[in-house]
Amino acid sequence: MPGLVLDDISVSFPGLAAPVLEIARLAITPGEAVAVTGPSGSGKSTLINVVTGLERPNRGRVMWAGEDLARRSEAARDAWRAANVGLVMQDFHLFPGLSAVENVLLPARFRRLSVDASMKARALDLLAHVGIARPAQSVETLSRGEMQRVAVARALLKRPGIIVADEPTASLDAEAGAVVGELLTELSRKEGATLVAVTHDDRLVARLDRQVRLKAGRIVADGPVMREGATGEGGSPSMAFASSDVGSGA
Ligand SMILES: Nc1ncnc2c1ncn2[C@@H]1O[C@H](COP(=O)(O)OP(=O)(O)OP(=O)(O)O)[C@@H](O)[C@H]1O
Repeated sequence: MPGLVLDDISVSFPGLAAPVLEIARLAITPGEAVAVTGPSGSGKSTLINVVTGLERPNRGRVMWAGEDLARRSEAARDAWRAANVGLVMQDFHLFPGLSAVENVLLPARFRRLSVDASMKARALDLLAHVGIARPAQSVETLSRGEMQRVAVARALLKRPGIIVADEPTASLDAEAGAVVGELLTELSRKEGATLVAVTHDDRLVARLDRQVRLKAGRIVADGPVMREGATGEGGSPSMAFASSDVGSGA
């Protein structure tokens, strides 16, 4: 479970007057579960792209366990991501025509062509854990909540040290979203993975350790999520929201 330090990060795109992401410093400790929140266009996906190595910042360091991801080539970042990051996306990214268990095993097949019996057993264990009773069922016949549970199992297959989730509950109804949020956080903790989740879902935020809020590409609030009252019916989670890390840091 690696920790992350972002140091003096800036991401700009041609034609835009201001950088879409500017972070002086953000440190995430190994095993921490962090919610990234903020309005549309505030830079959440850009941040996720930077921390997973999909995007290289124009400036700054992306230190995972002391190694700067931003210095690596695209191929090296892709290899690092495949080995270290489990991804859960809003729209599942499952392959229709394949069963639930084949979808869980697919990234492993992409990487090494053959899948051994222990990996198959782990895939089936994970599917059982997330409540998929029929692992041979075609994914396109699953409910949306079940689809996302398959995606959670897939993200965990290789025991990644880092789980990154981009709006994992946004396309689910409240009940399915609650189940997925619980499984995602519980399994990440159980496996000892560091979890970074972009979300607008208060109930998911309430399950995490810390909330980092972005606005116009900058961190405007960063603090622990208070567990007390977080599971109350109908209410928003209560949060201790320190305004640390605020400012340009220039
Ligand atoms: N490749 C790109 N080229 C130009 N502008 C981009 C590019 N990618 C992102 N942007 C801009 O960067 C800003 C931040 O985008 P980003 O997708 O990170 O925001 P977000 O907080 O994830 O938004 P949402 O919640 O709507 O998904 C937006 O103004 C967006 O238009």
